[in-house]
Amino acid sequence: MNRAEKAALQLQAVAVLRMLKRPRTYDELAETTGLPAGDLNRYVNGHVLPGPDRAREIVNGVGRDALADELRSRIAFDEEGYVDNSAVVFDQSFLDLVAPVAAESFAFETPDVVLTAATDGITLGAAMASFFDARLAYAKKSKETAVEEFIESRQRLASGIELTYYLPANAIDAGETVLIVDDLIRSGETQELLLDIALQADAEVTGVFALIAVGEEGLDRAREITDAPVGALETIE
Ligand SMILES: O=P(O)(O)OC[C@H]1O[C@H](OP(=O)(O)OP(=O)(O)O)[C@H](O)[C@@H]1O
Repeated sequence: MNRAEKAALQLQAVAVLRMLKRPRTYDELAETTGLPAGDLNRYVNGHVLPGPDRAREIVNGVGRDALADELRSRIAFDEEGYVDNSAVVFDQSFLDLVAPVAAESFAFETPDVVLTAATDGITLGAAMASFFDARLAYAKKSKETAVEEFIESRQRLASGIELTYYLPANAIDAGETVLIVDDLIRSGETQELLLDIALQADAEVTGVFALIAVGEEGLDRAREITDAPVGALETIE
């Protein structure tokens, strides 16, 4: 890790602690993190930064668990089992916290491009792209008017409906590395289409990440297509 990366990690740890502190006293935060309340007070108030090792433990350990809990508390299911995750995908600051935790937890390499699917994947994609200092590309279910060339991927879904995603052909160059992200994986059909788009672009997939997996089916489907790490912050049955 160079100095700038260390500093970024230390600031991420502080951001995680500030999120955790909001509903807690310092004693409660000490209990949650296992760190002394006095140190936590200094970190949260910005007087001292946690050392790089401690920062990594905060981001990887308590940070991941806390974000997964927070994620779960923010999503709602309707009576047919559909997920309302607006309280997550509309909150860019929350997603900005998820990005370093996801990168650390799944050891994703820094990609050239973060690829997602419109609409709900876009804010997570933006957070991940910003964290990695990578470009963001999102495939859409319709063609952009002024774009002439597209990579397109189509499949007939289990429901019988045909789904096509379009990506402007110049969004990914051959040989570039691509991290595929989305807010939700359920059947894995969307991930399969995104993986196909990356393949058609002659790109190398470095990972697949979702905030929420509903069951294991979608994750397993992605694992059949790529050897890169595939994971979700939270899996819900
Ligand atoms: O694993 P799957 O079964 O493919 O489901 C996951 C996809 O479903 C949702 O998008 P949706 O198609 O509802 O489009 P939206 O983002 O425009 O709402 C979600 O944002 C994922 O992209």
